[in-house]
Amino acid sequence: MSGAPLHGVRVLDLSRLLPGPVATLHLADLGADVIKIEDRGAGDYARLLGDGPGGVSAFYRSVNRNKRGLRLDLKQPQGRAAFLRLVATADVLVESFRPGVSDRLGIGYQALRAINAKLVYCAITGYGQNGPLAMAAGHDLNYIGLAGVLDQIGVKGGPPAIPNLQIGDLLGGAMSAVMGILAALFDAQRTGQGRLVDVAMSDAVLAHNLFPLFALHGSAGVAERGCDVLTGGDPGYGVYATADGRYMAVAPLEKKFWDVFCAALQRPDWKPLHGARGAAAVALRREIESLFLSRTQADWCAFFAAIDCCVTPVLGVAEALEHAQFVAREMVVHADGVTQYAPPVKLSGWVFAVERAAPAAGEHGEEVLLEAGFSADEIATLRAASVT
Ligand SMILES: CC(C)(COP(=O)(O)OP(=O)(O)OC[C@H]1O[C@@H](n2cnc3c(N)ncnc32)[C@H](O)[C@@H]1OP(=O)(O)O)[C@@H](O)C(=O)NCCC(=O)NCCSC(=O)C(=O)O
Repeated sequence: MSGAPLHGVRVLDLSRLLPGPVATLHLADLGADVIKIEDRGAGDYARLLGDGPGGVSAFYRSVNRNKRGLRLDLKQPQGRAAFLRLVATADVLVESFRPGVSDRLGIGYQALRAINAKLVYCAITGYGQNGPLAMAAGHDLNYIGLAGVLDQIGVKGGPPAIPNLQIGDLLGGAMSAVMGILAALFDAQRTGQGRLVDVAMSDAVLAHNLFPLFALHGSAGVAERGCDVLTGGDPGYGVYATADGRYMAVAPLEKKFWDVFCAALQRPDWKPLHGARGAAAVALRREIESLFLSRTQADWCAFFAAIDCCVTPVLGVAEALEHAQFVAREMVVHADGVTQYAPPVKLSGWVFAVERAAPAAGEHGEEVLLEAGFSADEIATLRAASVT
């Protein structure tokens, strides 16, 4: 990958499911040499078998592109020994086991640090390495529920709504892991010392639950679900149905955009209602609702196309990929037989590419071990013992 910013960074990836593999996807896309290490049993490759070409799911193919694959049974002493040799060649290790699992395997941070002081060791968990829930199993819904985030999602009077985007796993877990890893890598270059990066998905979502957290100490307190300015309490920030059963995202939040919105709709009487609350907000919302129901989504898109007041369509997934904006940003990538998406950042001097299809489990085992200095005989011995 020419100009890839993480070229030369080697990552050993023991992580599974979603958060860790997406964190290492970002590192791999940015040019790091990510080696996905699966156990001999139901690794991600086997777990995520599915609907794509060759039976491997589009999910597995997208999330593991640009990585290499190695199988290693870490429960066998030879497997652990081989892994420790690889650690000596690595810059970063990512795992997403419960606390204590890697120590039981003999590959915990302290053990690896003794081999490679510069190693950045990132452990992604639901609740972190300490605290009463540290050992508990969990998924995204548990993390956002516990952190006070889920309680705020949904409409007034309704139950908490499950977001379709895994806020804890991806924005909390994967992105925080990337942040911690890059910070520790930067520091390791200066000091020669790596760090343990302890990412708890529940911490990460709690830390970003900013509006409710700030409101907690304000005079008004935390708003009821669906009633805060950005959760449905402000008619100038809401989702409105259209004549064809679609929706528009209407967000002229600031006064200047609200004024443009009102002028475009020829409703000067709405102008003084900017930021309306209570009964005035309810009445205004009803008026906006009935206005938006008078035209189709396509009509409203055409109407607002040249008006700069933060009104856009609510699109389906497939429609979003075809929207001129994302086409212009080259966010859609067709590779390895599936539709994929580009990384969330673009850096000058680097053009993202899918250089490698996602590996089959262990696909690059021999290549990776040879590079790390294993002889052909050693690799044959590991194979014979079903370690790799
Ligand atoms: C997801 C989990 C609940 C799954 O729990 P478990 O299936 O019980 O896995 P554990 O992590 O506890 O243990 C992993 C076991 O695999 C073994 N193991 C792992 N790698 C290897 C290799 N290479 N060789 C041999 N054995 C291995 C390891 O020794 C452990 O076995 P033993 O030593 O014998 O125990 C947990 O991993 C976890 O809490 N992880 C952190 C948070 C997380 O990732 N949450 C899911 C987010 S994704 C999500 O929300 C979603 O997809 O939905």
